[in-house]
Amino acid sequence: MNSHSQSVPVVEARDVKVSFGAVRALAGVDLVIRPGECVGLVGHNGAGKSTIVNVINGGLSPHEGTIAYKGEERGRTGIAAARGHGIRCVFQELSLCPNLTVIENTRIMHRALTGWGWRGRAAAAIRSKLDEIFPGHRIDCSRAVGDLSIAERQMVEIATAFADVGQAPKLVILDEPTSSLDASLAEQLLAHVRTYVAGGGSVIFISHILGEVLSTATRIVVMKDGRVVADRPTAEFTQAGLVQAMGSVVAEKKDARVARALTTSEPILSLPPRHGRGLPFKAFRGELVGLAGLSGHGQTDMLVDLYHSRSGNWLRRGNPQVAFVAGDRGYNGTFPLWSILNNLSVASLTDLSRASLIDERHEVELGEEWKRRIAIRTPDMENGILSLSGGNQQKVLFARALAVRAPIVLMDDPMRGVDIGTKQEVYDIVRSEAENGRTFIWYSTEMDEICICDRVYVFNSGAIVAELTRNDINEENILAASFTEAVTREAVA
Ligand SMILES: Nc1ncnc2c1ncn2[C@@H]1O[C@H](COP(=O)(O)OP(=O)(O)OP(=O)(O)O)[C@@H](O)[C@H]1O
Repeated sequence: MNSHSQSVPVVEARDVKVSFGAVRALAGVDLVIRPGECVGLVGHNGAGKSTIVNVINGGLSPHEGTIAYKGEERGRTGIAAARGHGIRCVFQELSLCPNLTVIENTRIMHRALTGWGWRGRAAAAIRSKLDEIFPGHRIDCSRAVGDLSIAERQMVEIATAFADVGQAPKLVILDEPTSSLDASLAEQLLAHVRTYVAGGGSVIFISHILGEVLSTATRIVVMKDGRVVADRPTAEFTQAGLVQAMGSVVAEKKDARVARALTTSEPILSLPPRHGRGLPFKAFRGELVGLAGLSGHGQTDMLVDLYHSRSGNWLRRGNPQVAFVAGDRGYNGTFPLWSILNNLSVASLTDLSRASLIDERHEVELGEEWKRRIAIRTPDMENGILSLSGGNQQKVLFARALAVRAPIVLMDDPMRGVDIGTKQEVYDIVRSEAENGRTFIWYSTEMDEICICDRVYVFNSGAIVAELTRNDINEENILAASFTEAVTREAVA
C-alpha cells in the first residue's frame, strides 16, 4: 500500500443510483479515488462506466446516494464544484469546438486564461503539455480543431485536461482515451499517466483494451449492469480473471485467419500507388484486408477514395456496391435525432421498400435480428440513438453496414469502444461473411485486429510502404514497416 492510499479521498461516491426512464444505469455504486491512484474502470458496453464518471464530474446528479470531494460530505456538487476540486474529464465523445483553434479551445476549458495576453499564455500552456505527453507530435495549435484528425483531437483533449493553468488537476478522468490513438501514441499517454500518478495525481482510466489497464492501473474496478462487481489491486487480476469478472465469455484465441487459398482471379478492388509513391493496393473477393500503420497516415483517405470509386449514383436503384462503417461516429456516423432503428435501417431502404413505401414490419424485424446478433443493449429500438452507451452506438453503425448486401465493406477503425465479448462476436460475423464472399477493408488501430487479416497494407505519410500476407503479419513486421519512410527520408537527406 503506498503512502497516498491512506490520505483523504479526492472523491468518494457512495451508493449512487441513476436511472434514465426505465433504464437503471447505476444501481448503487461505491467508488472511492485516493491521491496517487490510477483506477482502471472496466465493464461491458452499457455497464455504467460513463454514467458514474459523469456523476463524479458533476455533469449528472445522482438520484440517490452521495458524492463527496476531499471528504466534504455536505460540500457543493455540480460541474463548477467538481472543476474547483481539480476534477478534469476527457470524454468518450470528444467535446472540443470544431470551428475554434486549439488555442481558443484551451481558453474555453481554462477560464483563468483571461485578460491581456491570454492567447500567448494559452498557446504556451497547450504546446508545452502536448510536448510533454506526446513528444514529437506535429499539431499546429493555431489550426481549427475541425481540421485535425480524430487522433490529434483526442491528443488535444488529453493535453487540455492535464494542463496546469491557474490550478493543477487533482483527478483526470480518461474515458477510452486511446480508442483513436495508434500503439505508439497510446504508449506515450500511458507512460505519462504512470508518471503523473507516481507524483501524487489521480486518474480514472476507462478502456476496453485490458492489456493497457493491467499495465497502467494500480487498482481495477469492474462494473456489470450498473453495479461494481470487483474492486481489487491490479496485481490480483490476470487478463482471464478480468474477463471473467466482467461476465464476458471469450473464446480461446484461435488462428482467426481462415485457411482460404487467396484467389488468383482478378482483384475486386485495386488502386495505383497513392500520390505516385509506394505500393499499389488490391483486394480479392472474400478477403479480409487490414490497413495498418501509425494513425492519420492516409488510411481513412484511402477508404474514402475507395468508397467514392464504388458507390456510384445514390439515386440509382438496386443494391449498393459498397458499405462504410464510420469510425468517427459523432462526425459522420450517427444521425443524432433519429431512433436506433432508423439509424440501423437507413442504408437498407432499398431492400425494405415495397412500391416506394418502407415496409415497417420488415424494418422492425431487421432491427430485432441485429439487436439479437450483436447484443445492442436497449429496451426499445425506437429509443433515440443517443440513449445508447458509446459502444452500443458503434454496434449500430456496424449493423447498418452489414445489413446491406454490399459485396465490399469498408471499415474505418469500427471497433472503438466496443467491449471484448462483443468484439469476438463481431470478428466471427466478419469471418463468416468473408467466407461467403464479402470483402472487408479494415483500418484498425488495434494490433489484434490487424493480425486476423489475410493481407495487410502498412501506411506511412500517405503511401503504402509494405504489403504483408499470412505468416508475415505480426506486430514486429508491422511496426518495422510503419517507420520505413522516415528512414528512407533520412537516407535521402
Ligand atoms: N442519456 C441517456 N438516456 C437514456 N439511457 C441512457 C443515457 N445515457 C446512458 N444511458 C443508458 O445507461 C446505461 C449505462 O450507459 P453508460 O454510457 O454509462 O455505459 P458504459 O459502461 O460507459 O458503456 P460503453 O462501454 O459502451 O461506453 C446504458 O444502458 C445506456 O443505454
